[in-house]
Amino acid sequence: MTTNQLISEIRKKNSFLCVGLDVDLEKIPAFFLKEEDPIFSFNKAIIDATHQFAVAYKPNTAFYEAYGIKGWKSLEKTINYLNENYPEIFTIADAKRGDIGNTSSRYAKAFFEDLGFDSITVAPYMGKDSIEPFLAFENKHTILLALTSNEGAYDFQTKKVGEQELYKQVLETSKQWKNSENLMYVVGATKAEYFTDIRKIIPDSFLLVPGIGAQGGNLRDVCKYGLNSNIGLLVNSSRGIIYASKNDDFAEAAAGEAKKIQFEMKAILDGVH
Ligand SMILES: O=C(O)c1cc(=O)[nH]c(=O)n1[C@@H]1O[C@H](COP(=O)(O)O)[C@@H](O)[C@H]1O
Repeated sequence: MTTNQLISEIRKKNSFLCVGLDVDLEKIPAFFLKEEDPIFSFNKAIIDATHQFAVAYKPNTAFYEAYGIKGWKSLEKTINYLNENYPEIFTIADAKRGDIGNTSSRYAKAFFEDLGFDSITVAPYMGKDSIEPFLAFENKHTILLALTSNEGAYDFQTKKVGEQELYKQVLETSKQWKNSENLMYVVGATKAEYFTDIRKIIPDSFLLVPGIGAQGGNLRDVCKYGLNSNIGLLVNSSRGIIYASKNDDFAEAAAGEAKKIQFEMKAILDGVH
């Protein structure tokens, strides 16, 4: 998917919501456990119930890898279901990969070609040659961890190396990589006070913003400092949406939660534009 297609979908739906598909068999309604593929059946129900309020879905691969080959099959069925039924939806493989170039090119092939995701999250620690193999794919997007939502972000990311904080160096340096127009960045919703500085370095890039909902980040603060003229944000909630109810009404509850966020997003967009 091109960035322009993503922007036009955001404008059409008045939503920049990403639903995180972080499925845990201990948290989904018990009746799914009798099904042949409980994870896929749950995802299908969540996607069908929430798709009109969301522009992106983000399965975190950890939740699939945890169940071995069965989990990987559920992931494959989920991405195929999205691509076949909702091709306008932007898909994110939250895999946080990155390795020497030769290996990264295999990761890129696995997620972009074999599974057919629009994007993947990657870690910047190994530098340019570990990321450029992902960037080489046309109309695919590489989402670099910049300033993450967790406490550990303060261990390295906000520390100064020389004159500048490490996360700022990640932003500045990555802009010089080949095909850097295919980059997006992860910035945690719990770090809203950093968005102004981040936007000075990357005014036009899309930011994937996890951390609202279960982690306590605030949508309005994120938007106040993070929105740009193309909106430029994808705000993710996983547990807050998919586990809105543990009962038979789980899909309606998820839709209700997604709708609530989308409604707030529309109000924010109406106020800005
Ligand atoms: O890359 C991510 O998506 C990510 C980066 C980050 O800084 N913080 C973060 O929470 N995430 C992911 O975003 C999702 C957040 O889930 P909830 O806290 O349940 O909404 C999980 O899949 C995390 O792995």
